[in-house]
Amino acid sequence: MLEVKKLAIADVLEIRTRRFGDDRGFFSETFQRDRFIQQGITIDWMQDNQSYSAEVGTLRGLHYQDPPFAQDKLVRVLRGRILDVAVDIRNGSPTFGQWVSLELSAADFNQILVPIGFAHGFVTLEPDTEVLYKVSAPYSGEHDRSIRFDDADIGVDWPLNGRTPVLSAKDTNAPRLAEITSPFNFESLA
Ligand SMILES: Cc1cn([C@H]2C[C@H](O)[C@@H](COP(=O)(O)OP(=O)(O)O[C@H]3O[C@H](C)C(=O)[C@H](O)[C@H]3O)O2)c(=O)[nH]c1=O
Repeated sequence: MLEVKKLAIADVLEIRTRRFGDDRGFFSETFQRDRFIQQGITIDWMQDNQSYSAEVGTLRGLHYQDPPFAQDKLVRVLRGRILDVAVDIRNGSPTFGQWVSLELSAADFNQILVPIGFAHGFVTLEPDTEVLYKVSAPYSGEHDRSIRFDDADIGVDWPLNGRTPVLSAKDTNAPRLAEITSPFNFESLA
């Protein structure tokens, strides 16, 4: 069983897989290629990433990679809870510069699919949060791009609750959306 739900920006999806619970705990096929293909998700996933964030309010993003290393992402939380955010940066998109978010948690056992053409980030809502995600292209430092998490033109409502986010130097110094030229075109990605 694979449950797929479109979010407010329809190309971003929430995905749930079936959990088989018993008195030991549970089992789930968290990714099953043919089941994804049956739902029209024919992305060729080629790398798994895992990140651990110790503190609440650790914010990673907003990131994307330039073509030819642009990445689709399939994100889930192994332990803890995050607010995951996708920002539409497809030139010509009716929702260009708009964002959509989804809370992901180990407890809720949900996933988000963030397609190529979106900048991606998340903030942790619990300590010791571990995020596991599939990507459809390898990492390329030379093609790795960032946009300020707090870009007022995007206006992401990060649930920081007054906390100063824990950021990498890269994210602290990221440019605003208006300062970058997105390599993604809505028409060619649709
Ligand atoms: C992403 C990545 C990083 N690295 C190396 C490069 C750095 O030496 C170190 C930390 O990288 P970075 O600070 O970019 O990690 P995050 O801030 O978690 O970046 C990720 O955060 C947001 C949520 C994303 O969507 C991307 O997957 C990714 O950009 O790992 C690799 O070797 N391979 C990789 O695929």
